[in-house]
Amino acid sequence: MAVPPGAPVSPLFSIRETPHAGRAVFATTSIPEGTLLYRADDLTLSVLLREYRREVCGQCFAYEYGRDLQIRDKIVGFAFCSPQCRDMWTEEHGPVGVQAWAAVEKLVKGRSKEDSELVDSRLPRPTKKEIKAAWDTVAAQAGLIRMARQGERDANVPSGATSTEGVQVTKQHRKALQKALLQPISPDIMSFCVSGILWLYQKPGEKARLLALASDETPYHNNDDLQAFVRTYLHLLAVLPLPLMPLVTPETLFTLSQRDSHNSFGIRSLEDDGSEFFGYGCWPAASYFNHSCGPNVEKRREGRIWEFRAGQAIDQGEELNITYLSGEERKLSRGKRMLVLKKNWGFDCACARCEET
Ligand SMILES: C[S@@+](CC[C@H](N)C(=O)[O-])C[C@H]1O[C@@H](n2cnc3c(N)ncnc32)[C@H](O)[C@@H]1O
Repeated sequence: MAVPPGAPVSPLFSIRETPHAGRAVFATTSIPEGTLLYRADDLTLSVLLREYRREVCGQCFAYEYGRDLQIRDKIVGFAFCSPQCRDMWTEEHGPVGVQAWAAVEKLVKGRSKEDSELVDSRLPRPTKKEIKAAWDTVAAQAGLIRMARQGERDANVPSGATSTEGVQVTKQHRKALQKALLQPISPDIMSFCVSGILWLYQKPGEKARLLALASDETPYHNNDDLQAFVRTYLHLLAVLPLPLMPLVTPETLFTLSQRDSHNSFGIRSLEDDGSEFFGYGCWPAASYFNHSCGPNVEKRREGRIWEFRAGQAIDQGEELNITYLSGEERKLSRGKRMLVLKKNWGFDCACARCEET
């Protein structure tokens, strides 16, 4: 098969279709234990959970056992482990990115944390039809907000009405915007959306890397999750800088969730078996390794890079697998592992270890 855009390329392995688990990575030669297989440095979107924002570096995800980091930028709401990381973050985000995070921080600050802490896995996932209906419900309000924002282009907004491309910006438009801002805020969902939108804005040519990834038709955990995304859409329409507006669409946000659902990696503490969960991110090149409950590849995060090494000697033709389970989850029984994988990743594990037992 042709190499999908963004897929890892190496003399040690190639990507092939499998009968039941989509595409996977296969050794093209025998590989000694410990061999470095790949380094994925192509972080696209990432979320640093709000509760860790003071302790984890916004650029390299460094963590000092819960101590607050020295360098805090209260305007954008991130902390950094060094001036270099802060400068790199600022450069990578550019003026529009900095403006976007500042707008979000201003909105979130002072509001209570409204992200739901626990996802009740017994609640059903919204169907494709329900997802479409939820986005359709806010289409009219979104149109009004968009128009209100267009009016901002006119520097001298008179108190009555502003003309934007032949349409009058009225009280009704501004009211729609104010109403959206009063809705409950989900800071972590907002971070997810902003991070994805900024990545698409800064690297439009790389969208294909994201689109090539395995996609989830029903990516929302439950109806509350879906509603939080829909509200976040309106919040972002109301506050993001104008150059980003063309990317603030239900299509963009849905595409980001679809790819995130089956591909994001947790960003965890590097010591203590990764017990602290700081957030998550999507590295397309890292997303072609399938899961096994008895993996032959070990993955390790070094800053913003994922390293993959052969955890044992691997024969030519063998599938290269990592584990999608966290430290504690790996010790579970087959049945419980199956449930975790189904709940978090949506698949029935077909790995050799599960098939054997
Ligand atoms: C990160 S992607 C891995 C690459 C993917 N197979 C593809 O074609 O893009 C994760 C998805 O691969 C599939 N997958 C990975 N490991 C699997 C396994 N052990 N059993 C069944 N499906 C698996 C599931 O559909 C899962 O949501």
